Amino acid sequence: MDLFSPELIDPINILPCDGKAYYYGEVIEDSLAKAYFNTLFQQVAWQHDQALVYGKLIETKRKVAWYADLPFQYTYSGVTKQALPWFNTLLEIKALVESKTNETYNACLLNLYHNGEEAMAWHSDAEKELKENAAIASLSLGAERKFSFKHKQNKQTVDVLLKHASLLVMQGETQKHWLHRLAPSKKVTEPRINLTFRTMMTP
Ligand SMILES: O=C(O)CCC(=O)C(=O)O
Ligand SMILES: [Fe+2]
Repeated sequence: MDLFSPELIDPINILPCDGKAYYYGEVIEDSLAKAYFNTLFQQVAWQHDQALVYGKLIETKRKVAWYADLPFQYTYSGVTKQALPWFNTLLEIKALVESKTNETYNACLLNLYHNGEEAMAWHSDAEKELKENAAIASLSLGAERKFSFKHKQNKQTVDVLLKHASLLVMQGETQKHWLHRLAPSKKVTEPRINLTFRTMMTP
């Protein structure tokens, strides 16, 4: 069995207009995906995320880490972060995601949600450091969580359950026209790691 193609489904665009979001389903065989989860859980330099809210620095329960081809700085929610250099497991996952999506990426933002109470509010990934309309590839490991899109003008929503070992790729004008979020859920008690591979503008 090909460890990287357990399901072999054609990716499906789940957005009706104004952008493309391809859901590939499971792209990594379960035992390898679990091994990746454990390695990342232990080896990533997790830190609580910080944000400026009405001029006050707050910390989230959710943890984050940012890795990239050096040297990148990235500013979001009013706080500037410095990227760390890649390590082997991350490079392996990056290569897999690049081959699945036929794109290249030079940065990865990782999120660790300890349980369903930790989530991410409505936003779009359109910071000025990100290359406009470049693909953003999101790999999920661990607990299954609901991910939603909301159209900025007509407020239409689209939900997708992000399974363990699954891949979702946002492309084209998705960030311009749609918000997305990871919904909170009281039912989810297990942790989830999400990796979003991105393309930063070269400084
Ligand atoms: O955890 C997720 O699936 C979403 C993460 C996300 O939207 C982001 O990091 O910008
Ligand atoms: Fe996002």
